[in-house]
Amino acid sequence: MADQQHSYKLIYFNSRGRAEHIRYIFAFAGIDYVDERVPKERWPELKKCMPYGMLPVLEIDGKAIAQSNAVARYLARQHGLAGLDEWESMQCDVLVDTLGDLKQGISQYRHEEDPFKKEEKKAKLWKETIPFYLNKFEQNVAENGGYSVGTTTTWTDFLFAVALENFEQIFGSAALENYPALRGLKQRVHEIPAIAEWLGKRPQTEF
Ligand SMILES: N[C@@H](CCC(=O)N[C@@H](CS)C(=O)NCC(=O)O)C(=O)O
Repeated sequence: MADQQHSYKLIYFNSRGRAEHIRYIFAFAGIDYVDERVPKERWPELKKCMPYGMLPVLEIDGKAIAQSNAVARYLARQHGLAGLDEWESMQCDVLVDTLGDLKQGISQYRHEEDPFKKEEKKAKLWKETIPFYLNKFEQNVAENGGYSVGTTTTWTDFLFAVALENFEQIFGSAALENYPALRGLKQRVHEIPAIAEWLGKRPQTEF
């Protein structure tokens, strides 16, 4: 473990969800933390104590900090995962927010209950939204030689690796067939020794 000055408790549900890229950062940086997974039945009570009534929350020396990407960005900056300069750090933020836009579209499709509207949303995703974003991401990663930003590993790579794993799980493993650079990015992240170790021991959850 790294020589660390703070104590960390990451509070989330028993899933990868919005916390997994933070767990990757902790693994990569060798930071010791408590990975607290709140059972659903405890949530209504605990919700009242959380800064904005949602998870994940990171407790840093007992102080509760909300918002997954604010937490990830903070940790990434401290551990050399936010690019080589302010420009790259901004590029990380641009990709994180853009990936968020795509994930929102996919989430709306997944949570649609009307079967007709669900099919409509799926068709639009596959015809327009997914190729629009993935082609741009693919080109960007190919130009950067396998990195989402610059020439070094960033927290954005971790967010992509997590999102692409979910993407293949939702749409099937052939879904990334036309995106070799994105598949390569995911594989490279998964092969980083500290991440591979985390993948081997993390709790198995649906998402
Ligand atoms: N923008 C927030 C969103 C957090 C969020 O939507 N959390 C969900 C789980 S992924 C949650 O806490 N749901 C339970 C609830 O709202 O009661 C973040 O990224 O941290």
